[in-house]
Amino acid sequence: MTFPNYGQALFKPKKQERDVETDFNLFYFSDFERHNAEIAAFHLDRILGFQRIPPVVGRLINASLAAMLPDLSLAPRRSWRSPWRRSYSRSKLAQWEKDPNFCATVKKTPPYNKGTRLVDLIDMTILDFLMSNMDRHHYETFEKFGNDTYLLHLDNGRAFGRHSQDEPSILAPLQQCCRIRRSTFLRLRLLALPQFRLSDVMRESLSKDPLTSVAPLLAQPHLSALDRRLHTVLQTVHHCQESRRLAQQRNDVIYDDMGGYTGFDTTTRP
Ligand SMILES: Nc1ncnc2c1ncn2[C@@H]1O[C@H](COP(=O)(O)OP(=O)(O)OP(=O)(O)O)[C@@H](O)[C@H]1O
Ligand SMILES: [Mn+2]
Repeated sequence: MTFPNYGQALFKPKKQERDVETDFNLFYFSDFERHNAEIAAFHLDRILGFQRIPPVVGRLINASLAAMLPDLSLAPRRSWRSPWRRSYSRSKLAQWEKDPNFCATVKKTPPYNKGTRLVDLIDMTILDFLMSNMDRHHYETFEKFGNDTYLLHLDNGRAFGRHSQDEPSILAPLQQCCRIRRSTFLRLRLLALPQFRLSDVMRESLSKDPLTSVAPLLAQPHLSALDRRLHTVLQTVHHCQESRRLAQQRNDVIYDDMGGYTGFDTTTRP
């Protein structure tokens, strides 16, 4: 959408009511894009401390407007295929679904073999699991920064489709690689405490969107699902640490991106 002052925004209209749940039998690729999912994803990404989704706001026309990134001629972007992308065929499994050691291969493959790319991808996985987004076949980065950069979490319209069920396969990168940024882990633990409960922080954050005056951006069952899924993420990290400990393997589950900062206790009690 282009405005009279030449500003632009990415518009997604409202296509379904907020209390509609995606039919379990629907092939995920045919799911609707949801305007409230784009808004809620932006708030969740901020609450998780990632800040990797361009601002998205609701408007009284019942749609989401995403701040437009700089034009591609000014800031070219690179699109990357996710190693954990889903097979787009009902009968064929993807490599990561067949090979339990899939992550060992990814860890050796550029750009995942260096820097923070793998833990960045796992951050994105956690965001997607919490909001149950199965539509992350690709992600983008700004070309200018090469491989040493963050991932843009664009296109969240298929998130928040189901609240009564979780989709464990979205967490496969965390489960298979057993690695998580320490900053992410600490943030998740904070959001599991009663005084900072993720669903409460999300409700409060979303109440600042203009569309809240029409209806809450996320219905309560979707908010409750966030708390349940957060618990699953923390359990997954806990299992990773336990299995490393039992196998007496090097415990490299927590990727310390905080320079050994000791302000917090780093045990993994979920
Ligand atoms: N905030 C943004 N600013 C600029 N470009 C964007 C922004 N968000 C997404 N895009 C670009 O626009 C393209 C389409 O966006 P998006 O995927 O959200 O729409 P869509 O209708 O879901 O399309 P698709 O069916 O291809 O997934 C993306 O591939 C991305 O490169
Ligand atoms: Mn899309």
